[in-house]
Amino acid sequence: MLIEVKDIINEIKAEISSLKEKVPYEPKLVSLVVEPDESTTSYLNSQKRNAKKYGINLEIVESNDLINDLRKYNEDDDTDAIFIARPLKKGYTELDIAKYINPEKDVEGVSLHNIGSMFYEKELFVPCTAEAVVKIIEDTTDVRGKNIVILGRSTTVGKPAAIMLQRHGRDATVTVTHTKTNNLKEVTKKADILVAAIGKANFVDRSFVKEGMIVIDVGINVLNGKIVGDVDKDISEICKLTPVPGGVGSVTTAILMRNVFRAANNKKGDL
Ligand SMILES: NC(=O)C1=CN([C@@H]2O[C@H](COP(=O)(O)OP(=O)(O)OC[C@H]3O[C@@H](n4cnc5c(N)ncnc54)[C@H](OP(=O)(O)O)[C@@H]3O)[C@@H](O)[C@H]2O)C=CC1
Ligand SMILES: Nc1nc(=O)c2c([nH]1)NC[C@@H]1CN(c3ccc(C(=O)N[C@@H](CCC(=O)O)C(=O)O)cc3)C=[N+]21
Repeated sequence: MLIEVKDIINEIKAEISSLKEKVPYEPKLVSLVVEPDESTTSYLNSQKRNAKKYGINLEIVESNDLINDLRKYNEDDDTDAIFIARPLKKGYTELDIAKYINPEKDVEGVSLHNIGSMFYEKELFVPCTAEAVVKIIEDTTDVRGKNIVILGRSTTVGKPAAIMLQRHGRDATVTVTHTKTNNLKEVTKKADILVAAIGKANFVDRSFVKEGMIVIDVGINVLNGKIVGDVDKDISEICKLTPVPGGVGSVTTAILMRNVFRAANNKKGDL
């Protein structure tokens, strides 16, 4: 069975509409791109479509000098929000971004300030995909006490999702797996909820799951020109599965758009 995300997107749309009333201009999002892969291109397409839909002034910048560009847009009063696409080029680390990006414009919640705040259970801006995963799980089932296994430990998905799901008030029991995890399938089959965020097309098949499991497919892979997830669609015959496209990705983009309006509204408060 496929998990529907339209209610979640409608909730996010409603918040954007109320924020739009307080932000009397088209907020500006700068998306810095260093080394676009196919999934980044897919995200930028989604950002373009949604920026037009919600009335956001999106500028996509191919950046050859990331730190200087960050400094420039950090200080540019007309820029309300900054997004830096991963993967990064060699020579740059995610820690560089975390240190240099202005936390008030950090609409993906990757700065030391916002990540640190999330760690202490105060969620300001948090990585949009991690928030999308949490929202979908909370909309699908009661999280408290559930065994959640996350495939992947990246800084924008696996790691933040794990921290957010075990936070007081959500109270899941979280296992994070990666390429060095032993007996992966034994671990995944113990889950009530499985989150796949590894970047390997159709990697998760029936041998990883058991009947009735909730499976959140974060993967965005291009296979023979089509977008597919990390999970084989067939498992929707025995599990509840988020679709790709039309699942986590569409919620992620809506959250990013909402965060742009939040950043503009917060800034207005400074005026
Ligand atoms: N839908 C959306 O909104 C978004 C989708 N994505 C997609 O999600 C996927 C993951 O992206 P991202 O989080 O950036 O991932 P990264 O490529 O940064 O990291 C992949 C993670 O998966 C782990 N991994 C890889 N292979 C295996 C395996 N066989 N078993 C267990 N773990 C494995 C890696 O382990 P190790 O650490 O040991 O290398 C690593 O932690 C990609 O397809 C990406 O396009 C990403 C962001 C948002
Ligand atoms: N710092 C950073 N953060 C990210 O979150 C990030 C990133 N870098 N690099 C690339 C990946 C990939 N990613 C996608 C998010 C949404 C869609 C999305 O909206 N997909 C639509 C389909 C889009 C289409 O049709 O092209 C859907 O799934 O319904 C796609 C891809 C975020 N990423």
